[in-house]
Amino acid sequence: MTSRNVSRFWEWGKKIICVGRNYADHAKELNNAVPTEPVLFLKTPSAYLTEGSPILIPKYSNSVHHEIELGVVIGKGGTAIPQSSAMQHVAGYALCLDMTARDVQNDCKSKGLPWTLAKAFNTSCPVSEFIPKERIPDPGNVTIWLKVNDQMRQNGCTSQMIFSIPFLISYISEIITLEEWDLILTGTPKGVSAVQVHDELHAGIDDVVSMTFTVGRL
Ligand SMILES: O=C([O-])CC(=O)C(=O)O
Ligand SMILES: [Mg+2]
Repeated sequence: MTSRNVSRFWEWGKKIICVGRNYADHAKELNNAVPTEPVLFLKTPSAYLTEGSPILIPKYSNSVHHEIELGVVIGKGGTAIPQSSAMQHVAGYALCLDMTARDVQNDCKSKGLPWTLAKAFNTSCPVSEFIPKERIPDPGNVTIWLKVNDQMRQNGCTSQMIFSIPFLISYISEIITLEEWDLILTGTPKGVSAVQVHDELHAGIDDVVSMTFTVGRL
């Protein structure tokens, strides 16, 4: 760990590695097969957004969906990290939104193109404050929830993940070396839906953390 303050991980972070279809109920609601290996894609650090600034729907999309996810902040880098020591590489967590231009993603899927425009646009990764590891003793068994304008839309338990956090750290680090401050988004449970300009998104992890974002348009 360097002397930089991990509580501002989004300022130093290099990679945002996202896992897709890690909850069977969400894979099914979008008519996707339940995966037998993790589905990975990337966002860039320019996607980070912290509370106080609005999520901006890009000009090229008419259907940006919320996806509430548990984020894992890496504290110690490594390559081919064994599952048995994977949790030693975790500094803590953040509640995250994987904002997704669903119309663009559907178009990319039908053309066999990558998801970058759908997933990595500016403001597509709103994050909560940093949550030190000690505050979530069992990250494989917490509830993540999201309300839009006070209506509950997503409410899932991380115990429903198909691939566990230690497995994901090990799997990803075989392919992509993990570095301090990298963030792993672990996938979303069911209930995704489109947001509208002026919506208020309020989300939390049990009683550990909550965050609020509003929606605007570019
Ligand atoms: O776009 C998708 O549905 C894949 C994904 O990110 C997720 O499952 O969290
Ligand atoms: Mg996602």
